[in-house]
Amino acid sequence: MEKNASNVQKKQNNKGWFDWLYTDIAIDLGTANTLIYSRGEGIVLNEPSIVALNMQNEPVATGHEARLMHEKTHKNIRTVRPLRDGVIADFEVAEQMIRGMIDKVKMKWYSSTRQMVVCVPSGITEVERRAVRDSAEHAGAKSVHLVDEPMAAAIGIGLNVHEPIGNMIVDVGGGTTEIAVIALSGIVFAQSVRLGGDELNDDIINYFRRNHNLLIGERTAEKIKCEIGSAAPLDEELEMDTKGRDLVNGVPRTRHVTSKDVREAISESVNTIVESITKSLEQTPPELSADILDRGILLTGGGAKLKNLDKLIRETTDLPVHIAEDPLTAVVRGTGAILEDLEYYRTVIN
Ligand SMILES: Nc1ncnc2c1ncn2[C@@H]1O[C@H](COP(=O)(O)OP(=O)(O)OP(=O)(O)O)[C@@H](O)[C@H]1O
Repeated sequence: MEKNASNVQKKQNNKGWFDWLYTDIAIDLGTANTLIYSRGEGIVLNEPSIVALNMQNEPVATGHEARLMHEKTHKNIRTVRPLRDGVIADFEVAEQMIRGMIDKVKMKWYSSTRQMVVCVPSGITEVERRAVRDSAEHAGAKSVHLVDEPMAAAIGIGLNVHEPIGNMIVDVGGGTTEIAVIALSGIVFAQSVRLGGDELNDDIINYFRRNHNLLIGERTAEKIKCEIGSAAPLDEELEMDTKGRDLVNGVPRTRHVTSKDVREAISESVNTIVESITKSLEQTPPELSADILDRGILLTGGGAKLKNLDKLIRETTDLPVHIAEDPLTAVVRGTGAILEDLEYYRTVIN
């Protein structure tokens, strides 16, 4: 077990009065969700990565409140998701979002952010890294450290990343799927596929449009995916009713949908994720392959919750596949553990 898991608890109990003047935070700035870990506190925020702006482009809501407005706005308000495919697509709004989220978790009005650890997809360019760093600095951080998402996920699920043992992490997020083999505090091999849960939602929207002449929104697609979506056949198939707008006569309609329909809708994207994993296995050095054979593949990220995704990967690769405990928070827990002991983790941050 990673030594830091117990350290985090110990340090949480050791918060001195001086620390209240500052907020040191770790952020999992995700395409779908942003999570913040505060030093000595643990996870203090977990909200959708979305901002509602007025006509003057000033934020009127961030996170949960903005999500409630999404796809229900009028001409004076628009909602923006500033991240696409795991990277910042709209810098200005991203900064406003980070600032808004930090404001929500500040303990005291006068506290300022001293250290900030932010995780980023392993495949992003130097320019994209710079953009994240700049946004974090503009949002008030005095010192910014970046960590690759799969590394943070590995630490978050309690692996000792310093060991000379290979671990394969697959983090299926909203915008990206990160596949990485980690050993000796470094990423031996990484592939970042710009495809995640958002794409599956789009697949479901397109499926309804093509096959049922029904227009459904992003939130409805997400609900369908989470409730009855699956990567491989279920022991007991599921079904539900869904509402949308009939594309032929323009009126609201209810349609019945089964888990088999949804599986068909998302199958191409799911297969692309699984193929990327098999390709990554082919490129893993043999000694590390042996470790992966023993330890299996570790699934994290919200996409790991897609029913039977683990089963499909297991059947395709013939390897053990484990879903991390609470996969949606693995990355921020790891980023938080790094924040709690920057010295111990100095080799994994930059
Ligand atoms: N039960 C579920 N079944 C299927 N997908 C789910 C489930 N729960 C959450 N998800 C999906 O997980 C994704 C969000 O995961 P996560 O918060 O790890 O991503 P992120 O960190 O925001 O994205 P990225 O890492 O790509 O920037 C969303 O696409 C969401 O729809």
